[in-house]
This record gives sequence, structure tokens and C-alpha cells, in this order.
Amino acid sequence: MGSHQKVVIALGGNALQEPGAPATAEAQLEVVKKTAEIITDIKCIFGYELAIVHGNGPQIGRILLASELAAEVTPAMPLNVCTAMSQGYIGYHIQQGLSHALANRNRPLPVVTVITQVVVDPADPAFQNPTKPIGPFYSEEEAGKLAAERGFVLREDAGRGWRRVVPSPLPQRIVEIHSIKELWDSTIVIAAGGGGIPVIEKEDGTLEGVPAVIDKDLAAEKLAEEVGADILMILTEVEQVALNYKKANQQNLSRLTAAECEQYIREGHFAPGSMLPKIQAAQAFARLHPKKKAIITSLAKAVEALNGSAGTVITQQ
Ligand SMILES: Nc1ncnc2c1ncn2[C@@H]1O[C@H](COP(=O)(O)OP(=O)(O)O)[C@@H](O)[C@H]1O
Ligand SMILES: NC(=O)OP(=O)(O)O
Repeated sequence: MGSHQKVVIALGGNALQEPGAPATAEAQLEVVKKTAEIITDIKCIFGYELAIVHGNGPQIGRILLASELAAEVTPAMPLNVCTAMSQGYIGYHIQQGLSHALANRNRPLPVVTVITQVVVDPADPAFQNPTKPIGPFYSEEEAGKLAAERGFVLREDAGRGWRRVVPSPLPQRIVEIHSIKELWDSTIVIAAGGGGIPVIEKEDGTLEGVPAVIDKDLAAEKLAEEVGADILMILTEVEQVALNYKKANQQNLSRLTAAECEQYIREGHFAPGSMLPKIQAAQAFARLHPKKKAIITSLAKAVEALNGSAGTVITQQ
């Protein structure tokens, strides 16, 4: 693998979909084209070697919904297959958008999606306690109806409405990591999309998909660890991590140490299923080495954050 600084970029929901806009393939491609311009800025300005991990919460929820509603005419697909489908079509859009943006700036580079499986522990307690929000947002009334009529498990998502939740076990091992490392020098790799397809390892060494959705920020951290990245960059809707988020005394943070992450997690500042896994991923990455840093910021502030003038930077000390 090369000698430039390495960055793993985790793309959140707003890098793929405009909030409130129709969830069509065409609308996603338009948003991805803008995201691709920002990733190209990062490549052209800093020269980093990079890999991309994307979320799939909204997309997998909709694929599952469509599949369940169509069950009368064609068998419904299990959740792990839905993740594979989301990796395929989101990866396709990023490949197209990013290849085009890079070529336009005279930096042509191959961009390839690796359908990625991630091993999880079948005994992970997450299987008994669904926390990962997927699909569209519902009002409290709609959520009550869906729970009663269709047996969905729904929870309130960080003050933004109600969403269906599914188990989200911790990522343990990226199955295709050797291929990702082989591709690294020549190619921008899109990997572990939607956190990776969750699989368990059976006694005979074979893999079997399980019904869950892995958190993409935690999977991105695993990938960043494996490729020896210098920076884990988590791009989301907010420019900075906050204490007392959405309260009158909200305090935005420019810097955080791993120990402060621990303290603020204990104090309950970060919502599970949204900011909490980002902080956990950032903290785990920062702990690896004093020179490594994690950055949490918005897509729009990504370049400024890499220059040190925006976002929240998480380091070991
Ligand atoms: N303490 C916090 N500081 C900042 N944002 C927070 C905090 N707690 C919860 N959030 C919410 O978490 C959201 C990011 O999570 P989410 O939307 O699930 O991520 P993604 O961008 O990966 O799709 C932010 O947009 C914000 O609404
Ligand atoms: N799999 C996953 O974490 O997706 P989101 O980031 O879209 O929630």
C-alpha cells in the first residue's frame, strides 16, 4: 500500500439523500454527484489516498418495505440480502459520480465497489435489543399503527420522528479486507457499505447472512484500522458534535480526547443509533495511536475540517 496519508471517509445519510426530497434513484444520483465533487476536492487539495464507506439506513428500510409489500407476488428478501442490494446500487451511483468528477479535474482514477461481508458474533446482545433506525420517519401515531398492524419495532430517532429499528451487532472482521488492501494503491475503493453484510462464521468455516444492519461508522473504523489510515472522517448533517444537543445550553465542540468521549458517553450526551456510534468509532480510532485523528463534521465543511478550521477533531490526548 502507498505512502501518502490515508483517509477513510464515512458518508452519512445526507451525502446520499436530500432531507424531505422524494427517495427516488434519480434524486439520490443528483445528491451523490454533489458529494462526489467534495470527495474530489479532498483528493485534489490534499492528495490523500482514500476509501469510502457509506450508510444505507434510509435505503435498506425502503428496500425491505418494498420487498415485504410485494411478498404476494414475489418472495420477500432477508435483511442481509437487502444490505447487499443497497451496497450495489449506492456503490454504482458513487462509482459513476466520483469517476466523472475526478476525470473532470484531470485526476482520473478507477473507483470500485467491493460487496463486503462483515463477521458478527451470533451471541451479540444486539440481536435481542434492536437499536438501528432504518427507512422513513413516521409520526408517533403512524408508528403506533405500524407496530399494532405489522408488528414493526419502532423508536424515536434523535428528536427527528419515529423509525423502524433492527438489531445492530458490532462488526468484528471484514471478510474481503485482503482484496480491499490489494486494490488500495490503484483504486478508490467503496467498501463495507451500510456497515457491511452481516454474516456469522459457522463451525465448518462457511459464512451465513443474518438479519441485522451493522453501523457504518463502526465498520468504517474497522476498515480504517485495517488499512492503517491516518484519519477517519465521519461526514454527517451537523458541523460539530455537541453537548446538550438541541437544548438551550447546547455547546458545540471543536476538540475531544478519547477520555472526554468516554465521560460524555456516560453522561448521555449522544443519541444511540445516531451520534453515539460515531463517537464510539472516533474514540476507538483515536485510541490506536497519538498521531491518528478522527473528524466528525458535515459534508459541506469537510475540506475546512481537514485544514483544522471546522468540525470536531477527536484525538488520543
Ligand atoms: N450530541 C450530538 N451532537 C450532534 N448531533 C447529534 C447529537 N446527538 C444526536 N445528534 C444527531 O445525530 C445526527 C447524526 O446521525 P445520523 O443522522 O444517524 O447519521 P448519518 O449522517 O450517518 O446518517 C445529527 O444530524 C444530529 O441530528
Ligand atoms: N448502516 C448504517 O449505519 O446506515 P446509516 O449510516 O444510514 O444509518
